[in-house]
Amino acid sequence: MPTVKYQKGDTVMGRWPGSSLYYEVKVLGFKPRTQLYTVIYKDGTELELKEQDIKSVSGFQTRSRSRSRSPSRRRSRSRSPARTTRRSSSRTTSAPSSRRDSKLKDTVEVRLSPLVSAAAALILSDHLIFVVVERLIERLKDAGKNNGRLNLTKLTSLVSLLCLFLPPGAYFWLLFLPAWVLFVILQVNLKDPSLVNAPPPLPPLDAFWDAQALGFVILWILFQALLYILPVGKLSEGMPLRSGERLKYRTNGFFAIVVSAIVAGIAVHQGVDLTYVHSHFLQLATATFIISVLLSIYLYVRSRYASSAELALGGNSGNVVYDFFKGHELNPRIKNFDLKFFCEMRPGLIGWCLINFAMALAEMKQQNLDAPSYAMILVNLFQLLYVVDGLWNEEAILTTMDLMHDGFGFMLAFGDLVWVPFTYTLQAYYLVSHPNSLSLPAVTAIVILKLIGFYIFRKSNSEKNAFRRNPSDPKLSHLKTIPTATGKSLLVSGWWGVVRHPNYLGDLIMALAWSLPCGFSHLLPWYYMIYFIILLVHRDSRDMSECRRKYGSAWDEYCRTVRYRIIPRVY
Ligand SMILES: NC(=O)C1=CN([C@@H]2O[C@H](COP(=O)(O)OP(=O)(O)OC[C@H]3O[C@@H](n4cnc5c(N)ncnc54)[C@H](OP(=O)(O)O)[C@@H]3O)[C@@H](O)[C@H]2O)C=CC1
Ligand SMILES: CC(C)=CCC[C@@H](C)[C@H]1CC=C2C3=C(CC[C@@]21C)[C@@]1(C)CC[C@H](O)C(C)(C)[C@@H]1CC3
Repeated sequence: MPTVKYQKGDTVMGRWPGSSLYYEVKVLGFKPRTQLYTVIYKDGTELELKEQDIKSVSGFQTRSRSRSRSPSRRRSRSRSPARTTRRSSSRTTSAPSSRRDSKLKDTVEVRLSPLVSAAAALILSDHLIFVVVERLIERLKDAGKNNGRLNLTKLTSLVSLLCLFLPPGAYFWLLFLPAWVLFVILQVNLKDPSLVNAPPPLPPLDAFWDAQALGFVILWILFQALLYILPVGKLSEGMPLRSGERLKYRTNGFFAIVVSAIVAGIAVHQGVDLTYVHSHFLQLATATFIISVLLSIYLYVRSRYASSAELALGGNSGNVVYDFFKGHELNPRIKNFDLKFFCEMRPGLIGWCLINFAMALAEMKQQNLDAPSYAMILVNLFQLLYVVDGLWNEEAILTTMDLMHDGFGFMLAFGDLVWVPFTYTLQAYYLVSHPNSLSLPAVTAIVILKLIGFYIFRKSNSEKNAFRRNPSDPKLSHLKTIPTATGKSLLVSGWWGVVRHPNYLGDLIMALAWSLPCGFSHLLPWYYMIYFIILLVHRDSRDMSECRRKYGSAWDEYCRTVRYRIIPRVY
């Protein structure tokens, strides 16, 4: 038998695949056939490593100190295993501590899967190309180290240069997302709109611009900001940050929508013509887009001056475009004014309802109706319920991925301010000029579907939120849980025992109920449903990787117990 350097039970330093980071691992065994060691990280993650990726604990520190000063080495030193281990003993036992590491882990998984799924992952995962290039650079460095024949500096520069011409997903999304909004806005005005049609001819440039529209958008955002800062409503605590600190948020969203509704009602009563929103939709969207870009630039610049404790784990690649897109600072605030929370919950979300209302008025005007159609009423009420519920339970947003983990950059700024109000309103916009009559039984069936979706969505979100806020809440004592090495537990019964994302299931059922009133003549009103499936499947896989990284074997156990992700027995 060939000599095996490390024995079962040995504690050694294992390299995290694709990176130059080493963590303390325990050897579980060696497979002579593949010449790989099976090791387990402190968070329970099991991996197979080559002998060259393992070092003894004693020899490790001397060698790591003599590392080169290249940026990647600098990065690896600042997050050295020693530091990670020290940090983990105080708070968590998780081994690889950064988001970047989880990206690397994803990359390894993608490499092992067939080409087709890699391509699908490429479309869905905006950071993938970036990570692949990073890995390639690491590989080339390793290759150079091993045979000494490659000129590493030249190769590294070559690949970095290639990176400029093979832009990461962020470049694509930066251009695609605004272009898509423009495409659907232009489509919805056509007599026969279609998602698969070639884009209609672009209107002249001056058709995009209207100073008054910009003025209205600015007024709207300022009005919402004013409502947000008023000392009305509860001050809620966010989840603990890495520093242990908990930020406070003014959760008065319900108050804000009620005041906004009263003001809109008074304005209409006073003769303000809200159908302006319908006739100037493109100009309003352009104005909001400009504001979202300016905001993103501000966010990017200020993130350069933020301390490392204030940064999100992603969005710090060093690539300006990628970081601008992903967002770097976790909770950018001006004094107590939380920009991410405000943008996610106020101008866009409440604006969505205002636009829907304006579309109902536009429908009555355009089709000479005394009251909006059933279809328009359903779309308005369903989406109003969704938004009002979100604002009523505003505190629950503090335990979602966006608030807890994601940096605030162009993706969310654009998503919150432009994407939500100008694409989530397409069903109402569509109905203005594409009437769809509904029978009473059809109305009843759609209402029942919406209520089922809403029930699943609300109950599951509230269950998780209550559990995360107080795991020993007596109302939840009947639920089964799995402890994890981080000290947090995972629910394995109740809603979170049915599928791994019951809240997504409820949300998808509701999305179906929003599209049905528009009928089947065109694909455009089904756009939200299609987009939402892609968004939630992507979010689910992002969350899976993140939770596997955080919870290790406990997460695997959860996945073994709860086998389906979103739809029981299907997916
Ligand atoms: N309309 C729209 O455009 C959109 C709506 N949404 C909706 O927003 C809501 C929030 O979604 P999102 O932020 O994506 O994700 P979730 O609210 O589902 O949050 C996921 C987190 O929940 C925790 N978790 C996962 N499984 C368990 C478990 N078994 N027990 C306890 N905690 C668990 C984990 O965080 P940890 O363990 O760290 O607490 C995980 O990271 C959803 O209802 C979604 O449908 C989302 C996106 C867009
Ligand atoms: C394509 C693109 C630009 C994506 C950005 C995604 C954002 C539009 C969404 C990410 C998570 C969101 C949530 C809501 C709105 C859409 C965004 C911002 C949400 C506020 C809608 C109302 C719900 O009740 C909610 C509070 C649960 C929800 C939270 C997540």
